[in-house]
Amino acid sequence: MSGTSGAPGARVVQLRGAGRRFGSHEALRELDLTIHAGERVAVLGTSGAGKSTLLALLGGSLEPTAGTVEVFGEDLAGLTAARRRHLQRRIGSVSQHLALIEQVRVLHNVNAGRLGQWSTARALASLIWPRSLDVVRDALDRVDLGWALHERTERLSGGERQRVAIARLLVQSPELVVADEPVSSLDPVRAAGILGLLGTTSATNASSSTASTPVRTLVVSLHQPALAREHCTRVVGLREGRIVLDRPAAEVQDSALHDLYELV
Ligand SMILES: Nc1ncnc2c1ncn2[C@@H]1O[C@H](COP(=O)(O)OP(=O)(O)OP(=O)(O)O)[C@@H](O)[C@H]1O
Repeated sequence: MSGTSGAPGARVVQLRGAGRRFGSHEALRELDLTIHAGERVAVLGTSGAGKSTLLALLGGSLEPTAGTVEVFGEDLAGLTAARRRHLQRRIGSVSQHLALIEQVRVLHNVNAGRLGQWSTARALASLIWPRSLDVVRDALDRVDLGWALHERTERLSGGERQRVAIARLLVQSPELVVADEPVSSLDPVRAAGILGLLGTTSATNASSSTASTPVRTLVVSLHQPALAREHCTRVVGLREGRIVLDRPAAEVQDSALHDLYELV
């Protein structure tokens, strides 16, 4: 298959019987899940339920040990290197570890969001003569870090670093955002603002979007159900590696959340 567009309503993610095992431990089992373009899906569940593992499967950093994971119509297993690079440009991931280079200035970490779009020569040259500083500055402004452009990344707080990773994602402007607890270190007001940014409708520019413009799809793991209900359109709840809740966010009752987090 040559892949699908991110046009509104198109199928972006398709898991069929997907599972992931670590040794004898089954972190995810028999997941069937379809996500369409424009959905904002919150993944909830207790610690160890499998949220990060699911997001790693969607972002392509981990392969399933059972079943299949398709993103934009392509089975992530067995892609050629070129197809994988092409697909990775459309997927923006933020992991819990953030994957920032600590010793360089913030602007270089943000610019790293564009590496997939640049040639190696251009990327290397950018380390000496940073390119597109206006784009970087704009992304940093949007996460309230405009002042940090020339700061060394290692000097920033945990929450500031988390926002640098979000700015890197904003310059990449991917169609699918896969974000693993992207607001865990942020105060409630900042957390709400960042989730609003991640869920911005268009993968390019909301003001210039048309029916054929790819819409952004968001899959985000959270530990705050209130944020999920406020900023997402759908809630998927995991328990011991299985999907036990899958509903429109507006229909998720407190009792369902209570059941999800109840310790067994
Ligand atoms: N690389 C790994 N090797 C072995 N076991 C792993 C590995 N990654 C995850 N696991 C196990 O898989 C299960 C699911 O882990 P995962 O990190 O996906 O949970 P989570 O819901 O994201 O938890 P948290 O909310 O604490 O981040 C856990 O039992 C975890 O110990």
